Amino acid sequence: MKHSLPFHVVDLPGKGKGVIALRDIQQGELLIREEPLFILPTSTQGNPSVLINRTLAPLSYAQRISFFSLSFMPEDVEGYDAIALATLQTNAISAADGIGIFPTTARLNHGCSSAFNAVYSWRDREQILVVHALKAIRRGEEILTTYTDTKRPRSERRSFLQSHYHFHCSCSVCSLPDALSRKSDDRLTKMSANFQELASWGTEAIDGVKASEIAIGIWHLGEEEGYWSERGRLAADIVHVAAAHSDADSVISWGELAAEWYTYELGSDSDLTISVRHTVANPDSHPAWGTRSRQRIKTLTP
Ligand SMILES: C[S@@+](CC[C@H](N)C(=O)[O-])C[C@H]1O[C@@H](n2cnc3c(N)ncnc32)[C@H](O)[C@@H]1O
Repeated sequence: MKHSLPFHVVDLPGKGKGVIALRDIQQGELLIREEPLFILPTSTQGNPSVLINRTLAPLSYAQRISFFSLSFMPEDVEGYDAIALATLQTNAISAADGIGIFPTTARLNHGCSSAFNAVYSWRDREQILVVHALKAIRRGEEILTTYTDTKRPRSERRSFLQSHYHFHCSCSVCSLPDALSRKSDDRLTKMSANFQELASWGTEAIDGVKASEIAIGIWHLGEEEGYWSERGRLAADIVHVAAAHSDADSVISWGELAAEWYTYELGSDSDLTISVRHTVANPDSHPAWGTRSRQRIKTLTP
């Protein structure tokens, strides 16, 4: 049976092309599974145009058409080399040890914080990019991903997107009235600071209980903001903390959350989802088990 895509690519005023859902899409659905047209190393010495030309040379005619039909910014760039470079900069995605071009995923426009509803992830073992619906998406809605860490204030997000992608972001979060925008900025800045503090468990600057309290705080801020990305990793981090402090109940509780949110963001068949499911079934098999003093780690649902 032929599988038809749940979206189509259309022209969108002020955005070039974009991707619109053709039917209601469920949270966690696989939207795109795509091989790279090519992958380039991130750090290169010498002239980038030489490297791009060397990369494009072995591509078939159809593959080259696919690359050069992608959009590029700024629009007034002229000349083959400059257009190739701008096309790469506008569309490349981190993949493997470098950056890759994925022609279907490249049509996804950007949204900040609560505005993006799809997440892409590179699978090293399969050498493939997958895109999943982070949220349920209604028919007719635009499918948006995020180009950057948007846990920062609107002014910073906008200036990054302007300088790197040459557009002024007017997503639903950037378009909030000032008072609401300030509240959103406060939440996002706090989430970011809390993630940093959480990382200090690694150097024993905070204990496991404090780490779990911070994670619960981040979760609630994310709920208020509508920022659901990174929940799988957040929960998996507390699985690690709980295992280190030998708290099996907490490993299971956070592990079930991690499996659920990894499934939405990365797919039920991703390595991280499979690994955390294994930990839920065998808490003391976690490599960090018992490496810190015993503690009762807090859970999201008591
Ligand atoms: C990876 S491409 C996305 C697809 C592109 N719109 C197209 O026509 O192929 C990135 C470029 O799309 C445009 N873009 C992405 N998100 C946007 C947004 N939220 N608002 C306006 N333009 C956006 C910018 O020009 C950006 O440099």
